[in-house]
Amino acid sequence: MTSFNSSSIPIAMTIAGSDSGGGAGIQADLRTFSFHCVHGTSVLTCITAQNTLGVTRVDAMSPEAVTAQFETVMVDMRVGAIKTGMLLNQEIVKTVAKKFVAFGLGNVVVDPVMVSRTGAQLLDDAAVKTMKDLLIPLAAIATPNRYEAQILAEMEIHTLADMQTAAQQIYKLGARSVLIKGGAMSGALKAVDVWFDGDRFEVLQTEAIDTQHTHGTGCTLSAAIAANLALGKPHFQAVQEAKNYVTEALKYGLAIGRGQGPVGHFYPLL
Ligand SMILES: Nc1ncnc2c1ncn2[C@@H]1O[C@H](COP(=O)(O)OP(=O)(O)OP(=O)(O)O)[C@@H](O)[C@H]1O
Ligand SMILES: Cc1ncc(CO)c(N)n1
Repeated sequence: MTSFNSSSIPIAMTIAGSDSGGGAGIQADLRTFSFHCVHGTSVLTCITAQNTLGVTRVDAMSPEAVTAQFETVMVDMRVGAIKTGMLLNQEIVKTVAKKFVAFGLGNVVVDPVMVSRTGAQLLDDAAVKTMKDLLIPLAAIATPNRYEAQILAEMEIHTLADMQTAAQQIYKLGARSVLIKGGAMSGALKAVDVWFDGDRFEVLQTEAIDTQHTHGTGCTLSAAIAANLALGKPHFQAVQEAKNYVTEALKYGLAIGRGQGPVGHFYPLL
């Protein structure tokens, strides 16, 4: 029997929650890694009972379980990039930040998940300050959506100029670059994201897709960025290509369930 020489296959990790409906969280991240031909590893922080209509229950993993998953993978495999998603509580945010420091990790995408599109709280109030103080400063790229950026930057966001100011504010928290996602903006800004790396602003604009099947767009974007970093792409190129991937996947949104369906991660096969 021959075995595929896979020693050069890049490896990425997602540290996030499970979405039982399969649209967001770990499930979206692993599908996104596979699309990019990157081997996906996962550290589960919590289990959500969730479908296209919303979240009905959340069970947390213990910080010890998070640590064990992380360390067991890290001591064995060369993980090229990591994304964080739903971290749920202060203890888990602290645990993850501590491990990033201990392992000296640089290629980290922090998606500061706080609330779902359906309005469910995905991060405890107490954890927001810890996220700001401990985790955002470790991010190579932080990817807040409009509402998360408002909380992190302590300002309202209505215009492109507001998105740019918020990106500057979040950059000041210590992230090496910031991408503010525009999916929750209104009108012409719906498909516009703003990037800032301390030096330059970039405005990323793709066509706005008219669909209600947007569940997991944010998870998919940050996972695609991490996959591209694991593939060795420069940061801004990683972001640009990830945004294009989400746009294509949105064109093939899956009308499954009675609410907001997931994006079509495997669109070329449909
Ligand atoms: N209707 C749309 N058309 C095109 N691009 C979109 C649309 N909605 C969201 N996007 C893009 O999807 C990406 C994720 O942005 P969004 O603001 O939806 O993140 P999010 O709120 O974190 O997502 P989630 O629903 O997973 O919580 C961004 O690049 C954004 O521009
Ligand atoms: C598990 C999980 N992570 C992230 C999000 C944000 O979309 C969600 N709805 N569920």
